[in-house]
Amino acid sequence: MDKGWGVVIVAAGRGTRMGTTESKQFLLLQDKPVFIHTLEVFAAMDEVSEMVLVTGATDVERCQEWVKEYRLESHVRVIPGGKERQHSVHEGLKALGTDWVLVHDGVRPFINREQIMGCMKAAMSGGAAVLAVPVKDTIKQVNADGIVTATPDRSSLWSIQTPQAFRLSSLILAYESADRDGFLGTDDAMLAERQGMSVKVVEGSYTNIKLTTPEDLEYAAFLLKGEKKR
Ligand SMILES: Nc1ccn([C@@H]2O[C@H](COP(=O)(O)OP(=O)(O)OP(=O)(O)O)[C@@H](O)[C@H]2O)c(=O)n1
Ligand SMILES: C[C@](O)(CO)[C@H](O)COP(=O)(O)O
Repeated sequence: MDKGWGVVIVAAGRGTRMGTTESKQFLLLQDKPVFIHTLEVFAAMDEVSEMVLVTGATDVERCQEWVKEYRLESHVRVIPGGKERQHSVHEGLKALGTDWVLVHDGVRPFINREQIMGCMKAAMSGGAAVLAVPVKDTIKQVNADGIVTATPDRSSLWSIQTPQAFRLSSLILAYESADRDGFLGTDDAMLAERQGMSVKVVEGSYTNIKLTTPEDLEYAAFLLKGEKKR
């Protein structure tokens, strides 16, 4: 029997680049914590059978409270994460019992059902998929002295987002291998790629931003206002 889709939402970071006292995943957007906006999108999907929220060890309790407050407790389990994003994702993967998994940043609240479905479908036909958008700027490689060393062809460059979708057993093997080799990646697909897996890029949306630095909060407030009007 197909055990369906599980989701790992990672929200165990400190948000150093955001620079706020409160971690960015707990900041309020229209009176609701950022990570709750994110959880609600996945919780509304019948295709999702399990969901794990990975947060800081000292934040587990208050996240459970929030999850209850927003009536998500039948959808979400809250577990503690690790030092780096990769460690947090790994904890989430181990907690799932599904055939497939979507990994998503808790601080990407503007994801929507259509994009998630696109990613799931591509993974089911090819094994692994990530959402992404073509880069708009010219990208340059620059050395330690601030001198340009290369200008890669922009037509092949994509800015990678989440969700990222995989067969759960394959991604767990990739995570175990990275662990053994002491390899630390900046996304989940990197770990799959080093196992030789083919990862399909699915075009997403420029509004699926990751809240990273303070100006992202202003843009997020602007985007939310637009959503309410629709
Ligand atoms: N040990 C960590 C580090 C990051 N994350 C999560 O991974 C996502 C993307 O990471 P990033 O934007 O880098 O978040 P932070 O690590 O919190 O930010 P910073 O690098 O600025 O400290 C976030 O949802 C973050 O909470 C996590 O679950 N566990
Ligand atoms: C996974 C990710 O969202 C892809 O853009 C990203 O790598 C998360 O963390 P980062 O620290 O901003 O690289």
